[in-house]
Amino acid sequence: MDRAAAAANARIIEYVQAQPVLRAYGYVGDANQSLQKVLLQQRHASNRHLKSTIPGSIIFRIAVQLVLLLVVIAIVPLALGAQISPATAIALIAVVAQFTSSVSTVADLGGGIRMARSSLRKIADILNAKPLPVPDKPARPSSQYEVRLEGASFGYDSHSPVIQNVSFSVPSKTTVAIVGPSGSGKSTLIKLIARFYDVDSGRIDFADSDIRELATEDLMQHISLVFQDVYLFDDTIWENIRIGNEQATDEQVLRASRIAQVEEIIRRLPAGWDTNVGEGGHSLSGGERQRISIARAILKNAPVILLDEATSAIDPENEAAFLEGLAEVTTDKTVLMVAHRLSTIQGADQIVFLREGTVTEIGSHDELLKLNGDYAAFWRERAKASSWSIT
Ligand SMILES: Nc1ncnc2c1ncn2[C@@H]1O[C@H](COP(=O)(O)OP(=O)(O)OP(=O)(O)O)[C@@H](O)[C@H]1O
Repeated sequence: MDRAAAAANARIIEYVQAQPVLRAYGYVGDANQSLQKVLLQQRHASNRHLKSTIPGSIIFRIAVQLVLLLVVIAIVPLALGAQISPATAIALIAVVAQFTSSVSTVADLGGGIRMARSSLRKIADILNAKPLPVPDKPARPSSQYEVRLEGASFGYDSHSPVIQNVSFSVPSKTTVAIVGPSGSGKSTLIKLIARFYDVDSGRIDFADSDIRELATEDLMQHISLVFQDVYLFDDTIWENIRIGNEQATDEQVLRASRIAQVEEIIRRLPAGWDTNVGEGGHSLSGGERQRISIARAILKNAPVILLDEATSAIDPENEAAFLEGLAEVTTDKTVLMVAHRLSTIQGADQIVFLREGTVTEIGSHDELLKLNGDYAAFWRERAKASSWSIT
């Protein structure tokens, strides 16, 4: 039972932490069956465990033992006074002992069930979680991979909107950089476009269809996501890259890895490609994990890239390699990126400045500098911090 619970817990934790990756690479719907199976197995194992082994309430046990003691105290004088025979006394004590033992078992079960109820409720919540609605007759994305937001608003809860009335578009094969202060909703915007959540009002169009009208598999097939917090599965580096495209040949995996500078990581590791990255990829640095994530995206070769650029995960000596891989993955693609590096921001076709979930400025780098508003102030501050000079 303990082994079953540990296995299920590990699966649940991995599944929850890996949600963005699973969605991004199309592991949705039926693909969750293995998790469902393991959850059901664990629920059955829990039930079996409750019925057989969990110890009951100590207080109740003491009370039951006291009752037995009182019965013995009452019966022994009767036997000594010859009011009942010793055989009868022993039989009575045996019957009462048997009875109290049964009562204890029932109490054990009740206590165990109470203890496990909250865990079982949590498992039931996961199993019963409502998926986002899917269309009966999904639309087909056009071959123009434009992303368009119209009056999009969203909040994680109904009281505090995080994205408010946002409208802009990312024309096919262009790059839009989203910039703004921390907490302004940049990552949330990326997640809304990947349909991790549905907007509360307004709409998001992807390749000429409302994303709610597209089949999730279809949407995800056309999007590559490169996350800030890259999650790797407890598997080898090779398999962690291959998840980008299960049909890819070994040659293609090697090519993607070369471009994303993963080969350099492999050379340093004694087990090479077979290195197990540990749960969540904890045995690799943040920069190494993000390079693996770029290799996945290159392998997937989707027409739309949503990129949440890492602020701190890449160390300076790896930055050039990261940018090279990034350039490869974004060429001729529709790109929407949360950008922090001044070079990537400046190179974008359009910059969207977000403040408290609202777009305050949209334009090219030069246009927004001329405007001398939010973006210009942001740029001056960042340029000063990184000792860049603005010309
Ligand atoms: N899963 C979530 N549940 C509830 N609130 C969330 C969740 N994710 C983000 N938020 C909140 O939504 C707001 C916007 O967060 P978001 O991560 O989109 O901002 P950001 O601009 O990307 O920030 P940063 O630059 O620091 O990464 C923040 O107030 C954040 O606390």
